[in-house]
Amino acid sequence: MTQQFIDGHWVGGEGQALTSKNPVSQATVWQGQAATAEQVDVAVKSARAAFPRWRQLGFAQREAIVRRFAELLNENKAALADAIGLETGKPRWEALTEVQTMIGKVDISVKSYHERTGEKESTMGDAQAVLRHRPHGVVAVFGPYNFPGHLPNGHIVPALLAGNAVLFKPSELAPMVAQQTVALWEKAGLPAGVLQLLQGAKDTGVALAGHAGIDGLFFTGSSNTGHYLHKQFAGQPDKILALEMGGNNPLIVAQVGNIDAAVFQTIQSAFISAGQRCTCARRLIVPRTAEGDAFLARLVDVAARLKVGRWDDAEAPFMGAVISLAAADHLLQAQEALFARGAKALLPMRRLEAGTALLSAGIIDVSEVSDLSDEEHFGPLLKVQRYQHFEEAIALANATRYGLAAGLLSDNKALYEQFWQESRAGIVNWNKQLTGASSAAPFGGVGASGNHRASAYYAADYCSYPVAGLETPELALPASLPVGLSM
Ligand SMILES: NC(=O)C1=CN([C@@H]2O[C@H](COP(=O)(O)OP(=O)(O)OC[C@H]3O[C@@H](n4cnc5c(N)ncnc54)[C@H](O)[C@@H]3O)[C@@H](O)[C@H]2O)C=CC1
Ligand SMILES: O=C(O)CCC(=O)N[C@@H](CCC(=O)O)C(=O)O
Repeated sequence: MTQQFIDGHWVGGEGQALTSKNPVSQATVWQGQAATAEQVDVAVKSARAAFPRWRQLGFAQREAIVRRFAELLNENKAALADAIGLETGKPRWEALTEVQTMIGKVDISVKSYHERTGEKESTMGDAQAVLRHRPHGVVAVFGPYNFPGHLPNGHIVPALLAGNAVLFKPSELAPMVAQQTVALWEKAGLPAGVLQLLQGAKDTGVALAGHAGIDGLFFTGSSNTGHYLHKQFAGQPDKILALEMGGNNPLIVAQVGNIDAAVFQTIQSAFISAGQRCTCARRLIVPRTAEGDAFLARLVDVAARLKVGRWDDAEAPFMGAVISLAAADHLLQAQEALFARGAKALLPMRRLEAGTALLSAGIIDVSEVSDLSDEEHFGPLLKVQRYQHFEEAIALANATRYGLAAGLLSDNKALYEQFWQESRAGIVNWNKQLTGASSAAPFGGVGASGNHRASAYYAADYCSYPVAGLETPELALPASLPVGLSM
């Protein structure tokens, strides 16, 4: 069994058994064993040894290898998309867009490396003021399951370009995608030890995050895990921690003329990827008016007809299954708990086939739930909150500890200006879906959604540190000496 990539070799894990299953058929797609703390230790030491050579190689040579990886992704697009579809249940069309986004990440990261962390020089008196950036050293990357290729890639590509050695701990729910991706990195010619793959669940993550030999950790995942890591890193100001976490994202509807357009943007916000995007709209804030009723009726009508299916169905579905039976059970239980506390079903989320993680789109009105918990339900469940006045809508939107994405659907520009001023989120959209954030823009949230280390275009910022200097080749006395100093 060769699922770990340690020190340039594919080796078996020596820890707990790990299995990854297709979320619909429940067929095993990957089997292996987790990396133990001892294997993590070997990998960290190997990365430490590899780091100085990788840093000294220079940007141009690192860029050439990263660009070769992009070529290999392109050549293996169909195979990697199939792995994503098979392992996560994501429809093939969407898995292909994920691989395309991974390819696009390379150009964007090269541009951002130069723009955000490039070199600058200016004359300062008889010397040159210089600004350069240096890599941190050895960094860990933890990935989530919802974009098992693209999201870890969003940390790995800029980290490698900047000259770091990387230890990648993928989601235990998508080990096959990680393995195939790292095999392409190996083929691209990365020197041994520069990128290592440590498969495993929480125990492997704990061992890696707590290892004294790492200089930082770049995390994309749930807010709970991110908060846990933040506590674990407390008191270590020498280490860099970048946290991209979840959200409880609000989408307000106010004064819309084109109801179908508003319904389209809402569907794209709430149900794309079966609701498994951190940017998905979780709460839909709708006026208590006849216009609000008409909008909701149309939304329910369209959502009820969304095609849900297997990743490789000949007639492509809009959305696939959620990641696992456990995730589907959890979502259905969460919906039941909300019904028990007064939520009303507008379109109840249902399991479409027994024994599978295929869920239909759900829309429930939670306006009368008194102590609505501020929880991210990571699936196709949209909660509706009705409001009387726009101020109330903004207050509802901001009533969350998270702050990832927020949006307004409205024809009224003044309302948007007010919303933009008062909303608290790292992504604020007007008449556009909340999902599908651009890799060419910074990506991150405030509050419980992140720790002010935005990713995507700004990922370069956390992959290196600035070094400012004053330099001159000539060691000479200044033209005039300071007052009180004679030589
Ligand atoms: N803001 C963002 O950019 C994004 C955030 N997410 C969030 O990710 C979540 C879904 O992904 P999941 O895979 O469920 O996240 P998760 O937090 O369960 O897992 C993420 C990674 O952390 C590891 N891990 C879990 N517990 C750990 C611990 N105690 N110590 C060390 N490592 C640990 C996991 O094995 C995995 O590799 C959602 O909450 C979603 O909102 C997902 C995509 C993007
Ligand atoms: O990371 C990037 O390059 C851009 C941000 C991005 O891809 N966002 C996607 C994924 C959201 C998620 O991670 O769940 C989006 O906004 O749809």
